[in-house]
Amino acid sequence: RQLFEHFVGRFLRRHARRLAGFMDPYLTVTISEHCGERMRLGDVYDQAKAYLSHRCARRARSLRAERAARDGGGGDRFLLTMGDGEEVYDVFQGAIVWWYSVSSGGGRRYESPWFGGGGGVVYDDDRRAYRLLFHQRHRDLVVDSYLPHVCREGRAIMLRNRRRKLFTNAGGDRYRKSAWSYVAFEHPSTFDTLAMDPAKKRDIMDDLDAFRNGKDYYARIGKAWKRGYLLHGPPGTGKSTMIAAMANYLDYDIYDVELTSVATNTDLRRLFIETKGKSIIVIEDIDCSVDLTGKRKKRSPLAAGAAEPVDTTKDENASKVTLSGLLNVIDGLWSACGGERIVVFTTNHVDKLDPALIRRGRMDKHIEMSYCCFETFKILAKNYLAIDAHHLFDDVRSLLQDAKIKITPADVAEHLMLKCAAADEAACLASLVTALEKKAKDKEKVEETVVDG
Ligand SMILES: Nc1ncnc2c1ncn2[C@@H]1O[C@H](COP(=O)(O)OP(=O)(O)OP(=O)(O)O)[C@@H](O)[C@H]1O
Ligand SMILES: [Mg+2]
Repeated sequence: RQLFEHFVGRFLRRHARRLAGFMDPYLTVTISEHCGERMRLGDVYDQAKAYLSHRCARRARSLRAERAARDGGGGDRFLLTMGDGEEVYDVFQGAIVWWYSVSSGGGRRYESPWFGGGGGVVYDDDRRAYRLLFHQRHRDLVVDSYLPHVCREGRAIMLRNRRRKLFTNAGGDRYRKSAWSYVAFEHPSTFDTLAMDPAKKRDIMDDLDAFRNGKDYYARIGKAWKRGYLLHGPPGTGKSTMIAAMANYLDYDIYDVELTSVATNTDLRRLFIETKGKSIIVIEDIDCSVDLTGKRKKRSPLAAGAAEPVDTTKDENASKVTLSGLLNVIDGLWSACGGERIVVFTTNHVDKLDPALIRRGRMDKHIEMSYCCFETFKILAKNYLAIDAHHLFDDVRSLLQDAKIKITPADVAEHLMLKCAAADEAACLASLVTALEKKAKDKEKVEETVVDG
């Protein structure tokens, strides 16, 4: 009886499925929230979710509310998506398809320790999925056209709604799944508020536009879609401010790489692989991060002729990232992963850098951020005091242009800031002129000493 049940049961099940195929001509495709392959399908789930919330959520009766990403988590706008068990239909090129929101309902909860994940927020570990149902005669249409259309539209909606992020690799530990953690990127700097020579600024903006729109061009010339910028100049001349302005202009995320927290070249490669497209990867103060002088290995103390053996134990936690490791990730075979990325290095001492690091192709555009000129001052005056002209402008012009006094935009900005309610533009400008005159006197004194000497 057991054998009979086994064989007959199997026979019936197999044929019942076939029979159902004849009688039920509908097919389903499931898109899960989580999947094994490094979350690749997870991207499709997010895109489908964005698409459905935009196109079909109005037809659903039960909805899930999420904080709209643009509002930075603190706003009062909501994004409504389909609730569990909900069903909506969509029409594509005359074909009707149905979407179902399903949940495995495991309901496991855990605390997220990473601030990137929400800082101690309790997460619900339900497995969610969207199930797409369609008639089998639309199979080719759905697979070849409809699903790519959903992904494309979803991606565009996500880009429009996304909250930009500032990622950091610092302060992590080895239990973390991702090498990066993030906070919302909210720097207000723009190219309008950035004070620099207008022609130079226009040139940079054109360069960024050409990069952003250059996907086909880069493919045609056989180059990875990435571009390197080297920002160099004295402290307080606006290098970090420029990076924020670039990110705001392009609507990109920022990955701020803290090289001293990267243990090895392999970790550095992993960091770069985990960055996404439409992002700016920044390494600030590249000359002082780690020893990138070009020596791959330190000479042994004995070979160097040292009398005393050097204690190397204290160096154990130091970063072992080498110049060649860095060169490989920014311009090697791995650099093409992800696409549409800008790499920015900043330094106060461009002459200290290895020429291999900053050659064209790695750092394609070198931008010098310099001391304040009169044009720069006028932009700062417009930003800080909302004025285009003032009788003290002539004094500032003669000190900056004729006497060639060096002052950083950061110092000028400090003088122009209204620090109390009683302060007005005349007081700010007078304070700046006094500071410039003092610098002029100091400069004269130094020149006299040199002549006397
Ligand atoms: N070109 C500029 N335009 C507008 N504001 C500027 C500019 N340069 C400096 N500032 C102001 O000065 C402050 C310091 O500038 P920033 O941090 O960009 O300098 P930096 O060049 O990155 O300096 P460091 O080399 O020390 O990192 C900023 O907060 C900004 O308000
Ligand atoms: Mg800086």
